[in-house]
Amino acid sequence: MKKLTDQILHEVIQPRPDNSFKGTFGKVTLVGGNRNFGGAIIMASTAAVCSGAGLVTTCTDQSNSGALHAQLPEAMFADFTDDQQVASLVSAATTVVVGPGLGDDETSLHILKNVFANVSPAQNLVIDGSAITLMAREKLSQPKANVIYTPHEMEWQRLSGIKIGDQTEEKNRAVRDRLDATVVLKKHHTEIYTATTTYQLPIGTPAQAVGGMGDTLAGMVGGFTAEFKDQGTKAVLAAVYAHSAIADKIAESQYIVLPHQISRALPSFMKKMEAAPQEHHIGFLN
Ligand SMILES: NC(=O)C1=CN([C@@H]2O[C@H](COP(=O)(O)OP(=O)(O)OC[C@H]3O[C@@H](n4cnc5c(N)ncnc54)[C@H](OP(=O)(O)O)[C@@H]3O)[C@@H](O)[C@H]2O)[C@@H](O)CC1
Ligand SMILES: Nc1ncnc2c1ncn2[C@@H]1O[C@H](COP(=O)(O)OP(=O)(O)O)[C@@H](O)[C@H]1O
Ligand SMILES: [Mg+2]
Repeated sequence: MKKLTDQILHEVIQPRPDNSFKGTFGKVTLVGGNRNFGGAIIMASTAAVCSGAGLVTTCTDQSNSGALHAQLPEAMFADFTDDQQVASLVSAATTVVVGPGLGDDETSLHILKNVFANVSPAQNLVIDGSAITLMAREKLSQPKANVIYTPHEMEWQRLSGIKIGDQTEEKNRAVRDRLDATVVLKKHHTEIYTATTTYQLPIGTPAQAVGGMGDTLAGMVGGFTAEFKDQGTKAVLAAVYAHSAIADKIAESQYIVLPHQISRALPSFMKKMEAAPQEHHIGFLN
């Protein structure tokens, strides 16, 4: 297993070109947050916005729209039961994030099927939380897209059929190969299975063991894969590394880390990590 280092941040987080606009940095559509789990999709959306995605739209239960706008005016809202609107927002996205707080009832399943029916192969699709549980329970086929799963160990057990105690690198990789997807297996020292390599995250803290921490990671993976779309899987690795690097820093002075604190720290953290700008050679001296 290859250990991730902070080098991945400097590789992926590039200075923004002067000649750019919000469209340059990708569109993220997030789908989730039923009446009970609105916080999950708001945390994921906050992470996507704070990662620097150009445009973020949140498809959620109508009852969450006021809280979403109050917390995060940068995000747009759509009702996740409006199939046509969700279909067009999914089709237009660089990255779709589905699952945080989606729930696992009939409505949740209907919404998930609508998302899967409208993604295309060139798009990134982050499948998290309830969407993983529903896929496993309902034996849904994985849609054709660049799929990134972000399961915790129980969600991975449901999806892969591998019991938590038996989740070895070899067994996990065999399932990854069958799925042909990137798998971010979240735990203390998260493992990331890409097409070619298994990475281990050597940082992170039990101060992160609070509800909403994974929802925040899903939103960051969404934001990074949209903003740094040319970097492919490296954008996923950078999001995973940044999430825990920020948490470690906050945990120096706090007993626990609140998920939204990671998101709020992202803009200044990313500024510190951005790669040095290319030197401009000025020709008038020679
Ligand atoms: N504020 C909000 O709106 C929030 C909304 N949320 C949303 O809730 C939805 C359900 O997600 P979920 O993760 O809470 O529940 P589920 O998938 O049933 O898994 C829990 C079961 O698995 C077991 N378990 C064993 N190992 C484990 C491990 N390593 N990591 C985690 N669990 C492990 C565990 O064992 P136990 O803790 O009981 O010992 C328990 O039996 C999802 O959409 C999510 O986005 C949450 O994000 C919270 C904040
Ligand atoms: N002991 C720990 N050490 C490091 N990271 C942890 C620890 N416990 C949990 N985490 C991190 O917290 C997140 C939990 O994800 P998840 O269980 O999906 O949370 P939620 O669904 O409540 O948002 C993952 O990123 C995981 O790696
Ligand atoms: Mg989760």
